Amino acid sequence: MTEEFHSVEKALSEHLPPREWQQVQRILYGKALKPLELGPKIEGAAQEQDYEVSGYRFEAASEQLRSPQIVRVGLIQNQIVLPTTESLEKQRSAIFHRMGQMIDNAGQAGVNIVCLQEAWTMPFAFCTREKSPWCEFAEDPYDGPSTLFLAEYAKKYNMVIISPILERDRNHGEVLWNTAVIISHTGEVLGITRKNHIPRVGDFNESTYYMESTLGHPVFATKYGRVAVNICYGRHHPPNWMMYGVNGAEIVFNPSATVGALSEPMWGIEARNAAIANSYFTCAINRVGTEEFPNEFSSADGKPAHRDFGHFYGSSYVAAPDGSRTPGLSRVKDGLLIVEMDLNLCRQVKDKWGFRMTQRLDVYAESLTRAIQPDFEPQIIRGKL
Ligand SMILES: NC(=O)NCCC(=O)O
Repeated sequence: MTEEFHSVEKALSEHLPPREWQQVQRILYGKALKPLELGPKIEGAAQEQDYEVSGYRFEAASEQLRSPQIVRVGLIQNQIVLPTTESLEKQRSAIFHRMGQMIDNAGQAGVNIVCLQEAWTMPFAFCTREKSPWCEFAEDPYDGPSTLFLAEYAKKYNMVIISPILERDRNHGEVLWNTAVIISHTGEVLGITRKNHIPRVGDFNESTYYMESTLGHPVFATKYGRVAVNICYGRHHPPNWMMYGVNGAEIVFNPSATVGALSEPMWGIEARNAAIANSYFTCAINRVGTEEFPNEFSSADGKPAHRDFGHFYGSSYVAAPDGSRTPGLSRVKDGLLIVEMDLNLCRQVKDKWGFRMTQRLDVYAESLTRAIQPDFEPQIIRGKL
């Protein structure tokens, strides 16, 4: 039943009278966004290839001394294409083909930065705890098949591509990491960043496969702005978001893979709150569909063994530093969300709200330094009970 529920926005717009819907939108989504006209070619290609495409525009006030810094970002959410029982080669090629179609359309629509979902080259097989065959999807971030594939699109469209993959680290004992590769508009790899927080919840058995990043919170100065990537579960950790802001990010992408039963009520809050708290844009991307695996696995909760993770609910969206946000893409369908944003909004919101000025990093740095000492005692003042 929930699998067929398209989106909160569709349900509200269909069932509320227009005047109420307008007020609900104002309160739930912030400042009304203008639609981005994508034109019949882009919309036609999406329809023909059976995915949703939608476009929105975040505007900023005009300034006297700075020109607008307009950037178009594209978020892609997708299902795996073939069953997980097919050969790895076929599964991967089919996903590459699908991404090629969607990135082509994004390129035609003038997108400057595109971000794919977490571990986009493969099914999200980490629920199974099986090493074979799934670890075979891991690849070198500099010259592995997905980077070589995407580099061509980056060059063709002068586009930065953020490619979250399962990495095989050839310089450090061939260990695995959960990594995002930042491919510059020239097709070269600008750098990599890795997942900082590895889940140990539900069937997200990722700690069986890879460890927490040791790379910190890098921000990449691209042709189109300063970008960072907070991979999936890192969105539950406000200090993780904060550090990308401290390092100067203007857009933070959150490529994810998460399921309805676990996290759906949190989804619309976390990346949006991060945009507000850190005065940058956030782009939350979730995969779609239900992926079934050949062998049963258990969740160690006394319930029957099963073959799937549950439903990945899509709902990708973009949030702005002023708290406004786009509607989400569908919960059930592949989608391309194209958003034009003026990065000048970041500084304008900093000046208005002063969240950076009032942040008190010094106080937290000192308190946290104390909190991690073995002899730390929480600062609790106890009254008579
Ligand atoms: N991929 C991933 O880290 N998922 C964990 C579950 C969640 O964060 O909602």
